[in-house]
Amino acid sequence: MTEGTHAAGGAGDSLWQACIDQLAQELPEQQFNTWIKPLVAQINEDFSKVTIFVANRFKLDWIRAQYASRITATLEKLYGQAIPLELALTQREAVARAYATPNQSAPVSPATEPTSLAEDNGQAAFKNRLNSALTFETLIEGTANRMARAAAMHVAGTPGQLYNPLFIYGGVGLGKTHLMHAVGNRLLADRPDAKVLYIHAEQFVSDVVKAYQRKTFDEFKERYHSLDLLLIDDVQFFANKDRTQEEFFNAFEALLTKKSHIVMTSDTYPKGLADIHERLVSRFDSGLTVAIEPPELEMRVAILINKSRAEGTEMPEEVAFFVAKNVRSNVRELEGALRKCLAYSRFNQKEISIQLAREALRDLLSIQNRQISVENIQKTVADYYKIKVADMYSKKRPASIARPRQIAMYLAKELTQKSLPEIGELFGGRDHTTVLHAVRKIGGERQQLTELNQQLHVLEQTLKG
Ligand SMILES: Nc1ncnc2c1ncn2[C@@H]1O[C@H](COP(=O)(O)OP(=O)(O)OP(=O)(O)O)[C@@H](O)[C@H]1O
Repeated sequence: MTEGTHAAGGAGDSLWQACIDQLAQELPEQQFNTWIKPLVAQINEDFSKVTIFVANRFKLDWIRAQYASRITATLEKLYGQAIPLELALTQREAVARAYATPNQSAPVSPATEPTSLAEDNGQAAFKNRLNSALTFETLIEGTANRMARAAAMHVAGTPGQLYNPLFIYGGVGLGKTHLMHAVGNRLLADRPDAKVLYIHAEQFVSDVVKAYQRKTFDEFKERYHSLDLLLIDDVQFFANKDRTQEEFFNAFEALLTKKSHIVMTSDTYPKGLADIHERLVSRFDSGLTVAIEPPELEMRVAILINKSRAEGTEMPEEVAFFVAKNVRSNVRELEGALRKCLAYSRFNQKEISIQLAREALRDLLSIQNRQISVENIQKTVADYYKIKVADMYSKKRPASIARPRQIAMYLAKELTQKSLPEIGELFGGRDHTTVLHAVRKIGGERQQLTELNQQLHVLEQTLKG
C-alpha cells in the first residue's frame, strides 16, 4: 500500500486518489504534503467504510481534529453518499492483513493506543509520545544519514553537552522523525527517569494557543521548561506564528540554560526557514546542523532487505535491487513499495521474484516509464487556461496568453530533460533567454503565490498521471 492509495485496488483506489487530488487543489501545499499526502487509506469493496492509517498518535489526533470532516465531505461529494471514516494507527501487521483481505475492514480500532507507544517508562502521568519501534537498531545506516545518525547517537549518550541544539533537516520521508524518536528511546533506556518529550511543531503551536486562551502559561512553562530532552518535529511550521515563536524562544533559552537537550527537525536548514524571527533562526543554528539526504542505492537495498526480514519474509537481493532502482525518492515510498510486494506475494501465494515485484508495482513503474513530452505539457496547460495550443508557438503577447506560455515553459524545464534552447525551439523558435526568464519568473512567483502554486501542482499531477 503506498501513500495516498487504497489497499484493494479498483474503484476504491480511484475514489481515494480523486479525493487526494481534490484536497491537493484545496489545501496549501505545505499542509497537503505534511498531513494528507502521507495518508494510507483502505476503502472497503462495498464502500461501507474508509479506514485511514496514520503513522503516530499525534498525527492521528491532528488528522481527526483538522481534516477528518473535510476528507469525509470530499469523499461524499465524489462518491455521492457518505462513507463512514475510521482513523487507525499504522501497524505493520494490520496493514498487511488489510491488504490480504480487501473485503474486510482493518482490524485496528480508530482510537486505540498503539502497543508500541512507550509512554510509561515509569513516568506515570508524563506522556513522552515516543514510538518505541523507532530506534537506532531499526534505522539503517548509509552515507545519506551517517552524520546525522552519529550526532544523534552522541546526543542520546551524553545529552546537554555537545551539539545542542541538534538541528536535523531534509526532505520528506527520509527518517528525520525516526532519528528523533531513536534519541528519546535510547536516552530513556539508559535513564528511565529522564523527562523526554517528542512533539510535532503544530502541537506546540496548539499548546501555546490553549495556554493563551485558558491563561495557563504557568503550567505550559512548567511542562516544557522542566524537560531533559525536547524533540520537536517540523519547526518550519512556526512560520508566521509570533506568539509561538516567542514561547519557543523562552523554552529554548530555559532548556539550554539548565543543560537540557533540544533536537529539532525541519524540511530546510535554519537560514532557509521562512518567516521565523532571526533571533530564533540563529539559535537553531548555534549547535550542530546536519542534513539527511535521500538514501543511495545500497542503502535502499539494505532497507528493503531488513524491513522484509522484520516482516518475516526474505526478499532476494536481486529483487531488492530491482525495487530500489525503481523507487528512489524516499524511504516512506520504499516502505510502501515493499508492503505492496509482500502483500501481493501473500495474497497470490507466490514467491517474491522480480516478476512478482514488476506485477505488484506495475502502477508505479508505468507512471515512471511514461515520458512527459513538451507537446503534452503545451496541450495540458492550454486546456487548463482555456487558450489555443497554437498560442504556445505564436508571437502573441497579451498576458492571458503570455502567462500560460511561460508556465508551460517552466513545466517543460521542470518535467523534461530538454535544454533551454530545445524548449525555446518547441515554443515557436524562441530564444533560450526567453525560456530562462520564464523559468525564473514562474519558479520565483511560485514561492510567493499560493494560487499559482496550487495551479502548478494540479498541472504537475495531471501530467504525471
Ligand atoms: N534509514 C532508515 N532505516 C529504516 N527505516 C527508515 C530509515 N529512514 C526512514 N525510515 C522509515 O521511513 C519512514 C519515514 O521516515 P520518517 O517519518 O522518519 O521521515 P521524515 O524525514 O520525518 O519525513 P516527514 O518530514 O515526511 O515526516 C518511517 O517509517 C521510518 O521508520
